[in-house]
Amino acid sequence: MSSDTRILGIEGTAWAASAAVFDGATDDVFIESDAYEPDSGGIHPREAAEHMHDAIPRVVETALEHAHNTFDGPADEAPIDAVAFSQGPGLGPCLRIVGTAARALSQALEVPLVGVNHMVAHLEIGRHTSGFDSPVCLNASGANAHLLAYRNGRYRVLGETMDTGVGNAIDKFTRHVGWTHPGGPKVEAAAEDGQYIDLPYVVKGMDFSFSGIMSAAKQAHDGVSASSASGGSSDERRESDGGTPIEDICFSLQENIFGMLTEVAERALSLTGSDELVLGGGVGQNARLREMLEAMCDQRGADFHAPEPRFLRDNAGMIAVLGAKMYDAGETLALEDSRVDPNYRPDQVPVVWRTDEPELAVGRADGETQVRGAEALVSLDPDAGRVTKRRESKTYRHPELDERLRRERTTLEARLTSLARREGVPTPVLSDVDPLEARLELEYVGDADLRDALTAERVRDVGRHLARLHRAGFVHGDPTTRNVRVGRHDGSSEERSANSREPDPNRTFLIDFGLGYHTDHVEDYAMDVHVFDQSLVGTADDPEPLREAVREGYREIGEESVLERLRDVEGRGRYVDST
Ligand SMILES: C[C@@H](O)[C@H](NC(=O)OP(=O)(O)OC[C@H]1O[C@@H](n2cnc3c(N)ncnc32)[C@H](O)[C@@H]1O)C(=O)O
Ligand SMILES: Nc1ncnc2c1ncn2[C@@H]1O[C@H](COP(=O)(O)OP(=O)(O)OP(=O)(O)O)[C@@H](O)[C@H]1O
Ligand SMILES: [Fe+2]
Repeated sequence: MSSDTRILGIEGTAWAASAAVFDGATDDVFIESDAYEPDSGGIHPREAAEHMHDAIPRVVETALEHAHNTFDGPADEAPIDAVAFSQGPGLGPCLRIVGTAARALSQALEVPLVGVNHMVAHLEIGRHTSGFDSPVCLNASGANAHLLAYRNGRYRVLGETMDTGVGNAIDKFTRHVGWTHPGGPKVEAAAEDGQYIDLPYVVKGMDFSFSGIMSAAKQAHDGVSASSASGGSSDERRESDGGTPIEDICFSLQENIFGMLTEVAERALSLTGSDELVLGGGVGQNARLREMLEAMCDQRGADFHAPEPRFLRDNAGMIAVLGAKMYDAGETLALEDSRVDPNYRPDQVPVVWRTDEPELAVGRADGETQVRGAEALVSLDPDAGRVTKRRESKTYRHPELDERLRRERTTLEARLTSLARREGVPTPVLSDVDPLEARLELEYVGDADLRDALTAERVRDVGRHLARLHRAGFVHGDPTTRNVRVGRHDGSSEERSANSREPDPNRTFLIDFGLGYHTDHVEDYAMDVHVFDQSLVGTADDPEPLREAVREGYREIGEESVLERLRDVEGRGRYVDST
């Protein structure tokens, strides 16, 4: 869709005081920005707000001048159709200054206001510049990190950080070693001379967390002598007794953190059936992250797009571009609804500007004998009742990390698949394991993936299964609607005759235990249910009754305290400020 709409956008959620003019007729985006650069430490909300106070009027004036200069309409008409502004998420004091400026400008020019969600803008700019129809989006910014996909009128959060945003995690590390804000580019530069060291790697379904790896990185650094913590510019490798060179830490941080982001992006592609990925957010300026995402997409035959850097870091261009789409769809704001929201979630936004576009088609064709999951190539032989699963080497991952993950996960999958079965949870019988080749041979189970056969009754059954695993002291780690098989098909004929009754068509089997682990933490159990929840949100049109059904099933067997903790978990991963 193209239009002649002209929008002035204003951005100022944290560090970038920015104004832009988008011209729908020419697709031209003019951006004027003024960055806040803290003298020391991270972003101070009060200082950032002072910066907005000074800089917003200046950048708006420059943008407005550009709007006048490029306007060929009547002299008594406003040179733009509307003023769009970042309504959230972001730092409250900064957002309020932006809101006030936007309201004043819309009143002075007598044009409407459009309130834009900053995170949706990070996503939409990539969709706009790529021309992709329905991509999965990885937002890798300072205060956030999440995967979004469009479904049924909303951008659904398929996965997100369980603690800090990815940029903030990196910035906290660089602050710890005494480097100035922002740390991302400095880590990227230092990583060029680094070698791989082992650091934690944590993904849970499509969620992930950075706290473990960041504290390990700080500890590794603290083993380094004080003289070596001076900066990232020196060429000599700085090492002391038992210490780790900062270059190696930076290199490995990038390999693991971006490896995690790339892995969850691949999971999201696999789960939604999409073959398009766009990147958004300031960390997207990192060349290694882009390289990994590109390699991952190449390997699975998907298309990848990253907007140019001026559209990745915070900027008002993306606010103006999305503002135009919203304006064209009639999404303007009354003054009384123009309040800013520091915790504005992307999935709160009704996506009214995309009604004509197709939703993702999912499902496996009948008779297919090879399936590409997010991790593995799976060869299916339903007639022989057998499946061969091989975790492929990922070209985007560092070879050491790649080997470690494939071996560990294969071993775990074998062990936990059998253990679950002993706990009364239907799983495929294992006939062979080869950890070195990352290969498993399993019984073929079910007639369909739960994703393609969702009912409340089946989902309730999964709730019971998860509770059984948790009661036995371990988690599945990746319970998605693609990791549950449904139906009668059960290769183990001995068991069938032993039970001497027809298998239940609603029977559900859990597969793919590679991300599972032993734990007695309520938090881990709650996360397990949360991961399943998010996959329901990503694959069902009306997820609410299904989410309720999981809880009902869980309650029959599991502990109420897990469901209580789940409510806590759901409240997290929200906007965390950068101080
Ligand atoms: C809510 C909003 O205020 C916030 N914006 C934000 O965080 O600014 P953004 O421009 O998207 O990202 C800034 C982050 O991006 C990181 N960054 C910049 N260049 C980088 C690079 N080359 N490698 C890694 N990180 C980089 C910085 O270290 C910083 O943490 C957000 O979108 O989460
Ligand atoms: N034992 C099995 N019986 C029947 N189908 C299976 C079996 N194992 C796997 N499949 C099919 O293959 C698909 C991918 O398998 P699996 O989830 O184990 O691979 P993966 O690469 O780990 O996938 P992902 O990481 O995307 O969940 C499943 O969604 C399912 O359709
Ligand atoms: Fe941002």
